[in-house]
Amino acid sequence: MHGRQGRLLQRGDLAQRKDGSLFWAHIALTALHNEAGALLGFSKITLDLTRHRQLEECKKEKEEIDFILSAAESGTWKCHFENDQVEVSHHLLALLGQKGRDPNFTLDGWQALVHEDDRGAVRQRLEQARSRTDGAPFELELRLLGANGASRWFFMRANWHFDADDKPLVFMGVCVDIDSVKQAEAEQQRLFRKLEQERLRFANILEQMPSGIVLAEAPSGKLTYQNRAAEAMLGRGIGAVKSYHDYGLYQLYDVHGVRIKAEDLPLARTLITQERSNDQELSYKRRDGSEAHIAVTTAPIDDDDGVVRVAVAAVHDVSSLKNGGLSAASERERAEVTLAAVTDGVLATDRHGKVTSVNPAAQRLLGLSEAEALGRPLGEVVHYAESVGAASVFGAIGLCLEQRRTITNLPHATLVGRDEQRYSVENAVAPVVLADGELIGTVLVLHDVTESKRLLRRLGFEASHDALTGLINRREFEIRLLRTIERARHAGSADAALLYLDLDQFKIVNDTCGHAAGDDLLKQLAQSYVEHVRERDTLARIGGDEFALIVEHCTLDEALAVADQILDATRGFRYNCKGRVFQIGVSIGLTPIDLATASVEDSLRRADHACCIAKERGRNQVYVHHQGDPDFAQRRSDMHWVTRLSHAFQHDRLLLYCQPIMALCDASSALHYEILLRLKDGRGGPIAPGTFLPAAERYDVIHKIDLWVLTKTLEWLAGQPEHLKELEMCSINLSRRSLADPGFHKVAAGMVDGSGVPADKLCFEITENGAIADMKKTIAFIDTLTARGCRFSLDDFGTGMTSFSYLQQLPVDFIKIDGSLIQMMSSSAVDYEMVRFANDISDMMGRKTIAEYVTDPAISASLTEIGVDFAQGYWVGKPRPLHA
Ligand SMILES: Nc1nc2c(ncn2[C@@H]2O[C@H](COP(=O)(O)OP(=O)(O)OP(=O)(O)O)[C@@H](O)[C@H]2O)c(=O)[nH]1
Repeated sequence: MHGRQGRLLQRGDLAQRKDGSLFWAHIALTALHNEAGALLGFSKITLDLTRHRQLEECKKEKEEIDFILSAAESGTWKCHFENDQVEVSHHLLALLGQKGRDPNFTLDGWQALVHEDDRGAVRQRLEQARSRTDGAPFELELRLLGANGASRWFFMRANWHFDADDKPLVFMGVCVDIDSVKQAEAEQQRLFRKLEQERLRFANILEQMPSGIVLAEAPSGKLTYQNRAAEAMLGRGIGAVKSYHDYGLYQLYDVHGVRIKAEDLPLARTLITQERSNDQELSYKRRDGSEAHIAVTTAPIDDDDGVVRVAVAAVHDVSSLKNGGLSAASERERAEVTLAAVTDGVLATDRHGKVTSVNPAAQRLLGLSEAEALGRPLGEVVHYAESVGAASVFGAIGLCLEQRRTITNLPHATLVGRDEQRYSVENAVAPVVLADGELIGTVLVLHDVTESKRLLRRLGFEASHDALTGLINRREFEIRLLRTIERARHAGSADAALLYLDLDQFKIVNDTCGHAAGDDLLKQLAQSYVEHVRERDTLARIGGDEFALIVEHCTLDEALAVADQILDATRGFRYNCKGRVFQIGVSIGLTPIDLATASVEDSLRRADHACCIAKERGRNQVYVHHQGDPDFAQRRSDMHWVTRLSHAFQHDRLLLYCQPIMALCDASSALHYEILLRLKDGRGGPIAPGTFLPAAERYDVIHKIDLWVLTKTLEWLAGQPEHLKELEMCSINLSRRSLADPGFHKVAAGMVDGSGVPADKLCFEITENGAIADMKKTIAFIDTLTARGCRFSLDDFGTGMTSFSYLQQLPVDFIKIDGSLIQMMSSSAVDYEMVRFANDISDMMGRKTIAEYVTDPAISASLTEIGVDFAQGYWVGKPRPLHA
């Protein structure tokens, strides 16, 4: 058939089978023609395309899945546990950069693709899957290693797949590349950490800030943060502040002291109006009650969207500034008050030397008001008498400006005020430099020393003069005496003399009329002396009633004449007081000042000694000291001993010795001794009393010695009870001064009474001379102590012819025959007879006798022969220390 065919219809569609089921069919209907073109019929071909269609859809689906997996950067893998093989999709290989690699791995090989840190977890999950097919899918984030060894993060999800019969088919999973997510996450973490660090840093900064920072939520006003400074300043936590209505919890006041309402506080205003506030000063009371000042600045903080969610308040403590301001003002005020009060004149100038201020003291000194001085050059305002003074002060100001230094060591100058009044001033200049170093001028200080100079002069006078008489005093006198002595040492210079004047019986005036009268007398007498003294001579009052005079350029006779004049002037002087007229005398010691004069002390001592000799010789006379003067030597020697004795008392250098007294006719050997005094000497042995007692007698030290001996002896005896039992008698010497002193009688009696030593063991030795000096008092003393049991011995008996007559009157128990008779009795018949006579007389009068100076047995034998009762002397026993 060569006919023509024409395709009429061709389509793919769902068709129904005879059994009713549907299938994908391809139906092709073709018209059949003959050669002439006539239609012969139709041909219909139906093809079942279901399988084909399914395959197509499967392919499409796979393509889609591939697309999705690729788009999702994922890949798959399948694990065949039966042979431990893993099949990896090419997508996954591509993601791992291993495109083209064999997708079949052993299980271990597959696990080797896992990052070693994640390998354990994968292995564990796979083992779980191997053992259980009913488990939940495993999901894991893990790192898979790429070709270059670099890892990428994947999300792995895997589970069993089952066939239609629910039989486990394959364990398969999908790996989604989450590396970028992970990196983003890590970056986010990093950023978050950074942010956190920033936040912490910021919080730290806020905490460290000295200003307070307070944050509030908007619009409520709830406080969400305050730093330490804010808490310290405001004194409370923020927990209770839930809205700005609670701001009233802070008791804040405005500058006028009016309490501010919660809504009107700066932070509340900002929250309400969303406007920034400028510094607003507030005050509040601290817990301790003190007032604090704060400056508050607030601002709203809006987010990116322009909505205000937070408001911040910055709080500054301005208390110190405030107080500083106040104190600066008060400092200034204080400085002004001080300047007004200081006695120094203070002028300030600008840099050009124009006066900018003048304090009241300067106004007084200059004699002008501040208004008159302001703006004028300093040189027109301040005037000095001496051009030197002016030059030094104004020169110093120039220097001060130039070198910016204070200059104080300027010479004194005489300031002349407008009224011609003169002041002695000390000047000092100082630069005025501000804190920033700017020099703005100078200050001139005028220290008025007029009064102090006058005082200095007066003090100088007082230091050298006697306030009562106006004469020069001892200090000044000694200076002048030294000059005179030094002059006298130069060969050829004229001689001079020193007169030492001591008024006689001056005490009487004091005692009778009072000290003021005595003063008055001294003044008047000094005045009368001045009249008799040449101007060139130096008269001084050197003690209470003692004067001294240096007579210059004169011979000894001329000096003596001056002394006589003074003597006459004193004799002729009368002092009337309370109706009584006093006439006094003066004793004058005169000593020449010549080449031989050693020193001030030496010449004063000589003159003083000479004066004392004048007194001793009956007062109201002149005694001239001359070289080799025996009286003077004696006096000097006495003074030496007096000084040594006073030193001995102070330094415990007096010693008690005892010398035994032996009974001659009595065989008993009762203990009997005489207490003897010794002065400890640094070099030789102890010094016997004969050396120093005469001086002690002459200068009244003996009284003290007697008391010392009595005290020490009684103390010693009282401390030796055993010795006391054996003791028959202890003799103690008493001087005539003590005998004549009723005061001593009383003291001695009291001491004996209180000593604890039996009075009958004590015998007092009194000298014949002493006893007869004041018989009545001696007898009274003997009676007083005899009544207590004490005994008495009369020492040195037989030397004076009066002895026998007095012996009768003196109620003594023993007679001590003078040693000079005893010593000679062996060789001199007269002395022997004298001793015998003394012994007989004593015997007749019922007195026992003691012979002293018994130095050998012959004397002792003679004494025994005569009938003397006791013997004392080296033959009997030498003196030895009492304490030994
Ligand atoms: N009124 C008065 N008396 C003074 C002053 N200074 C010392 N005296 C007294 O002067 C006396 C000086 O003593 P003495 O020199 O021993 O007294 P005196 O009566 O002069 O005795 P003789 O010198 O031994 O003649 C003492 O009584 C002092 O109290 C004084 O400034 N004014």
